[in-house]
Amino acid sequence: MQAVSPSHNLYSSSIIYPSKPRRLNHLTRLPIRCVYRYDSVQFPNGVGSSRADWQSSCAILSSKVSSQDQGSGDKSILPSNSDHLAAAVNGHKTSVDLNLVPIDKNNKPQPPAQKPLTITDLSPAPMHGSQLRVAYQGVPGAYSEAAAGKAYPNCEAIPCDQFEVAFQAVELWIADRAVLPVENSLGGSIHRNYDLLLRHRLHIVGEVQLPVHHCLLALPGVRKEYLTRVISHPQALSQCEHTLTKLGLNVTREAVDDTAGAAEYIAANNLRDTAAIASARAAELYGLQILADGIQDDSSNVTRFVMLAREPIIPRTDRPFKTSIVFAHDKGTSVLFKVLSAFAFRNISLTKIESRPHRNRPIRLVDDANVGTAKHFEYMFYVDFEASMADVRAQNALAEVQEFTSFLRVLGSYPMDMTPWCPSRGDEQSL
Ligand SMILES: O=C(O)C(=O)C[C@]1(C(=O)O)C=C[C@@H](O)C=C1
Repeated sequence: MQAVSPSHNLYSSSIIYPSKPRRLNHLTRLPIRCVYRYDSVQFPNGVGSSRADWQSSCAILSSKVSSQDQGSGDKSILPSNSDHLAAAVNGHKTSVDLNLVPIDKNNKPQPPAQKPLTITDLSPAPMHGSQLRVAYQGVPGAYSEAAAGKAYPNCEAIPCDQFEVAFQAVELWIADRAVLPVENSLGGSIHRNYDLLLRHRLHIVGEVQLPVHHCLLALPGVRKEYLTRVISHPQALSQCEHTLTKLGLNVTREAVDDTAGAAEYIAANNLRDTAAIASARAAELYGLQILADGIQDDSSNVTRFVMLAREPIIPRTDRPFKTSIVFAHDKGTSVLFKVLSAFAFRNISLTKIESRPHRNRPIRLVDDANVGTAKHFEYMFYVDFEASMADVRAQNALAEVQEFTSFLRVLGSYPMDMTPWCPSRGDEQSL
């Protein structure tokens, strides 16, 4: 990979790195310094208070992520506590039996030692000095990194190679927050993250909307005519689809994990026939030139990210809040109208509705002796609505929704991003 000087580029961002950030992946062993740092952390349920517990929790990052059932049949409408933290990730227990009861020398179980609360037990995250550690998917220069900086100025951004690793980094206390894209104004929903929100027990504690301004990047000296391939994150490729065609490039399009990773790959492999779609900051970081600027199909291209934490925030009514829920019903889409009317009757606006396959029970068979068997697809429905869980209207609406559903979970109630509209840099397109 082409050498990149860490000093020439990092100052432009409000994100502070301790040194060149190391990307977390499933094979990542926790650096020793982190093991020491967490030695004193008390996990809920007394879990992970020893180094051995912590290391075994971290070892989960070394195992391949395995998929797990959607939902747990949880019918609670209040955000649940993260009492499973470190005890299990994706339902898989750590190698330590965390339910072990101490046994005395006469073989009698001992009651767990009561430890008085200290002031540090009461202080909120972060637990790592003053700097908040924020996990994101991608490498430095990715839009997710910029979103982390917008959500938490001066945070320490932690790159992760997959969305799921960012979830796990928070669950395992490696990070305090994760910032993940959920939808883009051109490309639509990032379905993977909807599925992961359900599979994991993190809480949505905020949202940020980031104007996304794409550039076409190549090695210095490369001209558009030399290009045979354009690589980027699938969302970025789809956001630039028409513009790429208009540019008249005779190229194949290939998907990679993230936009900045595409730029890094070109630099690392000295690829003179390949361009990346990524940010201007990625060009700077990986020593690429900008062949075309503002190549997104719509200049007001925006991606919405959510911030995730182990604990929910306390909902308020003194500023605009949004609440995100997910629900399902045995009778599938037939209850959808009733559920949505619970909001309509209370004048609560919905800002987003998304459906995903119900992985536990993807098909419902309905037999009709005369005609045959209908096969209905089953869904999980995700709804965002404009009200705080502290608002009685929202509480009543959810009480009603609960009657119509077999599964309901509040993913979070959080302040809406109300930052003034700031279109993507240079609405003018310099193609
Ligand atoms: O690849 C990146 O830079 C990302 O941060 C990911 C991502 C996405 O998943 O949608 C984020 C914002 C842009 O919409 C394009 C890509």
